[in-house]
Order: sequence, then structure tokens, then C-alpha cells
Amino acid sequence: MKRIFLIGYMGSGKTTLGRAFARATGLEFIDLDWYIEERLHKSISILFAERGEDGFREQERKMLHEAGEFEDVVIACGGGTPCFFDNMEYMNRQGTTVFLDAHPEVLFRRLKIAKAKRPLLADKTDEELMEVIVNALQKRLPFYSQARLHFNAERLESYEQIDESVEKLKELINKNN
Ligand SMILES: Nc1ncnc2c1ncn2[C@@H]1O[C@H](COP(=O)(O)OP(=O)(O)O)[C@@H](O)[C@H]1O
Ligand SMILES: O=C(O)C1=C[C@@H](OP(=O)(O)O)[C@@H](O)[C@H](O)C1
Ligand SMILES: [Mg+2]
Repeated sequence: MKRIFLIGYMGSGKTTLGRAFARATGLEFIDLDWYIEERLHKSISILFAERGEDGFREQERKMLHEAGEFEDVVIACGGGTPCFFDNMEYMNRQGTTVFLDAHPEVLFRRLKIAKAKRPLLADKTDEELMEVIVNALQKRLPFYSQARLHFNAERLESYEQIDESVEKLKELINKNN
């Protein structure tokens, strides 16, 4: 039985790489944000607006515990998932955790064009965005570094790069299982 959790900051590629990895390995793909949206019939942005971040984190924890029981799955977490409650310990108990690491400049370049659906970033100017990323990484790295495996996720900018990254991620996971 395989259960893989992808963690890392927003824009590190959890959704993109997770979906491609699942397709290549025959595992089921669960994106925790999408799972939450389907279960609660609301977008992440609406949930943040209605319940505040604390309310969102409670729901996220609940949904993580549901999805964390599924078998033969790749679960792409939200960027904050490992940083609240005992979620990181839970994931390390339930499966193989992989930290998708990317330089702040890479995250900035990606998020600049993909911040609208991310409530923590949506209203930030470019200058503020870089600051938010750097500050958040400082706070979150102690959680992300508890992942069992670390993977450089800087090459996801084309289908070729995504395929290459999938192969590398397969090697990393196979080597360590
Ligand atoms: N269809 C796509 N075309 C081009 N780039 C993409 C596409 N999908 C994802 N990416 C790139 O991958 C980055 C990572 O996005 P995503 O997988 O949503 O990260 P995460 O789930 O970790 O927040 C995107 O910001 C973008 O740069
Ligand atoms: O980093 C975070 O706190 C968040 C990341 C998002 O997921 P992605 O990392 O997939 O964008 C989503 O869960 C929510 O907007 C909060
Ligand atoms: Mg995502």
C-alpha cells in the first residue's frame, strides 16, 4: 500500500507534480484543497472569507484525516497543511511525506501569475508578495523539513520538465521504500 503526501509552499508544484505523478504511477490523486471544496461545496477563498483562517484550518485538519485513511493515493496538501495542529506528525505516521522545495524567486515568479485563488496572496502587490513568501518560508521551514524526503521542484515549467520531475520523484520514492 502506498500513501504519499506532497507538502511545500504555495506554488511549489504539489498540485501539478502530484497529478502527473499519480497519472504515471496509477495511484489515485487527491488534492486536499479540491477535496475540501467538493466536500463543503465552497471555494477555498469563500471558506477563508466566511470562517477566517482559523476556521479553514479546522476544516483542513478534518479533511486531512479523511483523506489520510485512503490507500494507494498521492495527496497534494495545501501549503499550510503541515504547519497547523499535529498534522505533520499525523502525515509522517500515515505515509511517505515529500517536501517540494523551490527557491523563493521561483515561487515568486510562479505565484505572481497564480495568486488570485489564494486568499493569503490575492491582495498583495508584487513587492509585498516577495516579502510574504520569504517571511512565510522562515516560519514554515521547520515544519516542511520534517518531511521524510526532500525534492527539488524547480523544474515544472513545461510538460517535458514535469515528465522529467515525475521520473526523478519516482526514483527518489522507490529508493527510499
Ligand atoms: N498548466 C500549466 N502551465 C504552465 N505552468 C503551470 C501549469 N500548471 C502549473 N504550472 C506551474 O507550476 C506552478 C505550481 O503550481 P501548483 O501545482 O498549483 O503549486 P501548489 O499546488 O504547490 O501551490 C504554477 O504556479 C505554474 O508556474
Ligand atoms: O499556504 C497556505 O496557507 C495555503 C495554500 C493553498 O494551497 P496551495 O499550496 O496548493 O496553493 C490553500 O490551501 C490555501 O490558500 C492556503
Ligand atoms: Mg495546490
